[in-house]
Amino acid sequence: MLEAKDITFGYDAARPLYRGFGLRVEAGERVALQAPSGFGKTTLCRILAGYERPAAGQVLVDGRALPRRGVCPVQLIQQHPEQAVDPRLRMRKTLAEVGEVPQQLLDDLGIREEWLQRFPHELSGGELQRFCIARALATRPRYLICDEVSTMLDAVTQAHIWRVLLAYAERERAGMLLVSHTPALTNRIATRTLDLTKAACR
Ligand SMILES: Nc1ncnc2c1ncn2[C@@H]1O[C@H](COP(=O)(O)OP(=O)(O)OP(=O)(O)O)[C@@H](O)[C@H]1O
Repeated sequence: MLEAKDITFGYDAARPLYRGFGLRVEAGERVALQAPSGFGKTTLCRILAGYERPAAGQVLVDGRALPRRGVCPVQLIQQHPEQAVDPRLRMRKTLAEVGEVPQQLLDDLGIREEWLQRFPHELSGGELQRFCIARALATRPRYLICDEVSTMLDAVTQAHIWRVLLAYAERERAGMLLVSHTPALTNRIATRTLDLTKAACR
């Protein structure tokens, strides 16, 4: 189980976004996180994946704190893939950050061999997002945090990416927390919805 326990966090300590907040995501569950713009959804995604350290509280996977080093069992896929990669690295090297990435995974995501030689700015947003997903899934995460991962993409790419993410979650019984402003998408994907405005005290 992925658990956020008694989380207090604020960019400005005097005005926390959440106080003593908690959530649980079971293996195999897909939880849609809902709240108005600016409430703190992306911030919570970052906390759950260990990118931000809460002022108080803990993020636990099966009762254990997230590792400070090495591969994290909670992988975040972000809305803006260009912010998730080193612009100075060719895509082959970006993928190599997590070791060997299975060819099958690259094929499933439709990543072309010729793209591996390119730099991030030489790819479209959808192509780059496929690399970010490949890099995340290659680590075989127990939990996936999908923060508006397909918002900027056309319908075909969006469907393709979600097919791969859902297939992974089902095959590995991975838990998922997703943020999306498209109700049709969350209705189709989520097994449960969490309203952050009701769950988080400010
Ligand atoms: N690095 C930062 N430093 C200071 N304030 C920040 C930082 N990142 C986000 N914020 C602020 O924290 C609040 C929550 O932001 P966050 O991006 O988590 O909201 P959100 O619910 O994901 O919004 P949206 O739906 O618009 O993407 C906002 O008021 C935002 O301006």
